[in-house]
Amino acid sequence: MQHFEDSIYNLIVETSTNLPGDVRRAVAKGRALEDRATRSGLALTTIAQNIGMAEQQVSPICQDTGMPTFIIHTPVGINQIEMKKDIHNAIVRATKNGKLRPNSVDSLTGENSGDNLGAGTPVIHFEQWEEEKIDVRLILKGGGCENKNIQYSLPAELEGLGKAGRDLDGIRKCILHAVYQAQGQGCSAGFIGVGIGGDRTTGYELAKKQLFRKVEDVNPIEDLSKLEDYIMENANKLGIGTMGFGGEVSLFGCKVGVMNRLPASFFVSVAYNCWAFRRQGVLVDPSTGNIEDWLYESGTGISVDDGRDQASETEVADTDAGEDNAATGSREVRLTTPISEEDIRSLRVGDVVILSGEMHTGRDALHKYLMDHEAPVDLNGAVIYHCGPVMMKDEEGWHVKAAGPTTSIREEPYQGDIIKKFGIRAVIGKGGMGPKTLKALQEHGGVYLNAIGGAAQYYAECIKKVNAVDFMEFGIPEAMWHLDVDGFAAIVTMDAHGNSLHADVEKDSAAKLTQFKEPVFK
Ligand SMILES: O=C(O)C[C@H](O)C(=O)O
Ligand code: SF4
Repeated sequence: MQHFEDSIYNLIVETSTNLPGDVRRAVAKGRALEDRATRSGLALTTIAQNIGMAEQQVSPICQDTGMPTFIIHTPVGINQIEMKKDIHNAIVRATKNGKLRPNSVDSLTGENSGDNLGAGTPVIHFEQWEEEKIDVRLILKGGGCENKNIQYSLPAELEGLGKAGRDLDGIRKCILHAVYQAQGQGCSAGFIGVGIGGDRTTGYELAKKQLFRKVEDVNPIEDLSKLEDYIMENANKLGIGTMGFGGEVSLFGCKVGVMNRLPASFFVSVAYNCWAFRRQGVLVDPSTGNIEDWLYESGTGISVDDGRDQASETEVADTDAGEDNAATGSREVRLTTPISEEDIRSLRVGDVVILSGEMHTGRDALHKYLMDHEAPVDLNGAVIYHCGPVMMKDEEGWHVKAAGPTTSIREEPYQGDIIKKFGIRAVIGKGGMGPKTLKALQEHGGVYLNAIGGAAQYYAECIKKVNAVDFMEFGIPEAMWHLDVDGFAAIVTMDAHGNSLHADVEKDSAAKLTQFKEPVFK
């Protein structure tokens, strides 16, 4: 299998950079349902643009290239140990070339292995089959959406939905609740895989396996096919919208699988995947290791456009160009760092801020550190970006390869204190933050800016220069990168006046969830 390593390398690159055809069509379908001038509509336009940029530049669609997970079927007699070595080599090469972010972190020491290898990374499931070819499937599922996976043990009492019993209707309630609880934090609109039955481990495995189904397939089990259709018809009524901005589209896909369970257990496991639904597969010739076929339709040539005419394109372009948006009542405000308290206090939820100047990345390790240490740079009036970029170094220095936001809520225990301690004026991330941060924004004079999750190429292009880096010992994603940006756009979703779009959308969707309380499948 001389060429197997190259084949796996090509599979990784394709998966990370080119969103498959069926996924693109689902995004396009969602776009068609959303008014373009709304926050969700504009976010979808950015997402569509990002998908095109990633393909063109052969760079990661999202900076979080996830936990590389392979499901492999081999003919009897193939040496799986050799295959594993080739996969590891391909992973290391893809990481070196900026197609994967170094994502394997020692859970006790926090050390990043730097090459995506380590205990439990990558995940490789082998199975034998009586076919002649090797079937290799790969999913790159990021950490933010992984955190929104959820497992229910039935019977249960579900918030807003009441009793969920051990039947199809109970399962229906779990799935709707799963979409609701994810809000925008897993970069909605998402795709969900559901596993009914099994134990806690195999239930989740089954849920993840559903993500390997094609978006447009039809479930062969009639009851489950009906359930999938029902969820697709109704989940959008929750009003969560793109990135949790509120809107018409909250779910792009739903696939449900079933397996037997123990008499005492009834698990419904839900794997939530963000819109950046990166999975591909190849059929490999076992004698040469060459790719014979791709298992999912390529995204190349498949438009993420919503089919609306050119005229409405121009309207959006005009909105982008800086006029105030009549549909959302928001303004567009250009700010340069460091930012004054007065400028920040003049912002309101819904305003679009276009930033220029220096910003500093900081995520989990940095926030913990800053609680009881000084910062290496002056953060007065500064902007902190919750971001773990993909970076590459050459003779000229560091280059940003992908740099979208990470889920901010993880910093909730620290953020308010850090804003006050260092005089920070704006925090950029995604998914919003909680009451502690909101209070600090109000007291100190700060805003939370929501960037579009997964739009890693779109934001990388706004970063003009890497000024410096601190804390490389935290690993590339966790280091504090000092970045010069120009035209970096994000939406104010929490302001200095106590307003939070996230709190509003969550409350509103909680109310909408109750409409699904009555039994549907009897
Ligand atoms: O780790 C990241 O960069 C992002 C993560 O996938 C997230 O969604 O929070
Ligand atoms: S940042 Fe968003 S798009 Fe990227 S992996 Fe996380 S959830 Fe997915």
